[in-house]
Order: sequence, then C-alpha cells, then structure tokens
Amino acid sequence: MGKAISGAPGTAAPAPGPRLDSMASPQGSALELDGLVKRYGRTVAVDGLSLRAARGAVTALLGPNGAGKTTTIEICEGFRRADAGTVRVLGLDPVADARALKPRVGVMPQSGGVPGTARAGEFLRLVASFHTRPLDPGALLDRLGLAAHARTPFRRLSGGQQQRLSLAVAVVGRPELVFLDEPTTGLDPQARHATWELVEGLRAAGVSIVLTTHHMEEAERLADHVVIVDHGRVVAEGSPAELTGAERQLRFRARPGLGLEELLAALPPGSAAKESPAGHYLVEGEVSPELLATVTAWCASHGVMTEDLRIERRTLEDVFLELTGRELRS
Ligand SMILES: Nc1ncnc2c1ncn2[C@@H]1O[C@H](COP(=O)(O)OP(=O)(O)OP(=O)(O)O)[C@@H](O)[C@H]1O
Repeated sequence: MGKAISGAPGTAAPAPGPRLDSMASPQGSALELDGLVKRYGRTVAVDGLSLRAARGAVTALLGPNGAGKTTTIEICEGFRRADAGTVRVLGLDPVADARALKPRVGVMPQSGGVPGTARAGEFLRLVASFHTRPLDPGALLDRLGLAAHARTPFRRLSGGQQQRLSLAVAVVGRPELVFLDEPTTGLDPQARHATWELVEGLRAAGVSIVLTTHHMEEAERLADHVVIVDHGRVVAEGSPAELTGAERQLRFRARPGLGLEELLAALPPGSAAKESPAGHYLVEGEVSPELLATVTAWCASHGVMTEDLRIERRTLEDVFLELTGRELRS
C-alpha cells in the first residue's frame, strides 16, 4: 500500500488528487472466497472453492475450459449468487453492498458489456464521466490501439477490438480492484502485449487485479499469485516460481523411438525419461553437468543427433499435467 494511483496507465501527467489507499481499508484481502459452491442443475461448476487475493497484486485463476473460473468471477462481481460459501470483495458483500462497490471495482466480462450501437470513444467518455477521477479516455484508447476506432460503433469493432474496449471500460474509473475474465483470449500478439502492459501498469499503480486465463504464459508473466482451478476446485496455488519449483529438466528432439530404458539405465538413480510426443524427449531428475554429459555421450554412442537440446524450468503447463493428468489447453 502507499502507492498513488496517479501513475496509472493512460494518464499523461499525474493529476494531484486522492491517493488510492485513502479510499481503501489498508487491512484485509482484495478478495476472500470461502467454500464457494455453485451448481447449474446437476453440473457442479464451483465445488467448495476458497482463495485469497492480496491487495495491490495480480491474482490469476488458471484452469482449462469449464473449470469454473467465469462462474467464480461472476459471483465475485455480484452477477450470480453462490449456493454456498462466502464472498468478500474489498471486505464487502458483492450483492448486498453492490452500490458501495460499484465505483471501486472494475469489471471486464468475457464478452460484451457495451451496447452495440455505442461509439467506442463516446461510450468510454460517458463511463469516465460517472467517476470522480477517471483516467483520460483518449489516452486509454490510444494505449490500447483503439484511437483510430473512437467513432466506430461497438458492434462494428472486431472481436479483439471489442475486448480491448471492454478492458478500457473496466479500468477508466481508476478502480481499486479489477476483474478481468480471459482478457487476452483471441487477441493477436500485439494486442495481447498491449493488454499485458496495461495490467502491469495498473499493478504498479497499486490496483488489485483478479484475472482468469487458460494461457499459462499469461499467468507466468503477470501473476504474483496463481490459483490453479480444475473441476471447480483449487488444485494448487502459489507464486509462479513456487508452483514450478527450482527443478530443471532437459529436453531434446531426436528421431522417434529411441531406447529410453537403455538411456535411463545410464542416468543417475532417481532420473526419469520419456518420449512425448514422438521425437520429443524429456529427462527429469537433478540436472547436473554429469547428467548432461551422460545424455550427450549416450546419444553420441548410439549415433543419435539431437536438436533443440535445452535445460529449462518446469512450466505451469507441466504442473497442471502432473496434478490432473491432463493438458491445460485441452
Ligand atoms: N449458465 C449456465 N448454465 C448451465 N451450466 C453452466 C452455465 N455456465 C457455466 N456452466 C457450466 O459450468 C461449468 C463451469 O463453467 P465456467 O464457464 O464457469 O468455466 P470456465 O473455467 O470459465 O470455462 P471457460 O474457460 O470455458 O470460460 C461448465 O461445465 C459449464 O458448462
């Protein structure tokens, strides 16, 4: 705490004004969920989910399609009611205290949120006018690559442009907390980077951000705290570094069908080796100079030419696969 919002993205010159933390209670989490349950008929979308999102941090809910991320976020936004459990958003109840929360919380839904006929620039200025100390709408459009589309009605914007306008609408009021539901899904790399930079700027200005994603790169790049969700439950959480651990792994590509049992016999005890998919090899264990030398010597003695030999950290994708036996992107 203690950071002024005046450095928030989209503002050319920091305006003197109230500090962000003057509006927020310094104690407590931005978001607290305990034992959240939500059913749609027989489908249990959220199944006893508990989490804390710290103030001033980026918290990412990472999980595959159907994991319950959107349902969870919509409950936090006050759009849906949980069947069981408790939700505190900035210490308040998202339904009972909706009026008090509205000016303090920015919401970017997965789709829409803007009337189809509204022109991008006019709508953003209108939303800005509801807030006491908004960001400059023109600068925000520019920052998100939408300046040339300020006069375009929402329904005539491309999907990616609509998404970026929804993001602008969510943050223009300088909220204390922003919910972003899959903010970069479907965006091209340039728009994705512009979105990431905006999120990083918000965080630097002390804004609390809770986002959902099924892109592990997004979670790894942006999040201070990652909550991995599957089947409506938290399966693991921590910082990206905590989740992926210190271990390294060795990967290489070579012709398919190498005799891995023979390679394994040459490796130090406790090592593992697998081929998945065909021609892609992974060696796990304590990656030491000796292990590297053993693998390359074994390859040389078997006439195996390796490509892309590299030593790398585990990714969140690997963590998810280990925890659930499935791929995040499936
Ligand atoms: N309005 C609804 N009515 C019935 N079932 C729903 C509804 N909304 C979501 N579900 C179901 O609840 C489960 C969780 O969906 P949810 O959209 O919350 O997951 P998600 O993790 O956000 O997935 P995605 O990444 O695809 O958006 C899924 O099985 C989904 O089919």
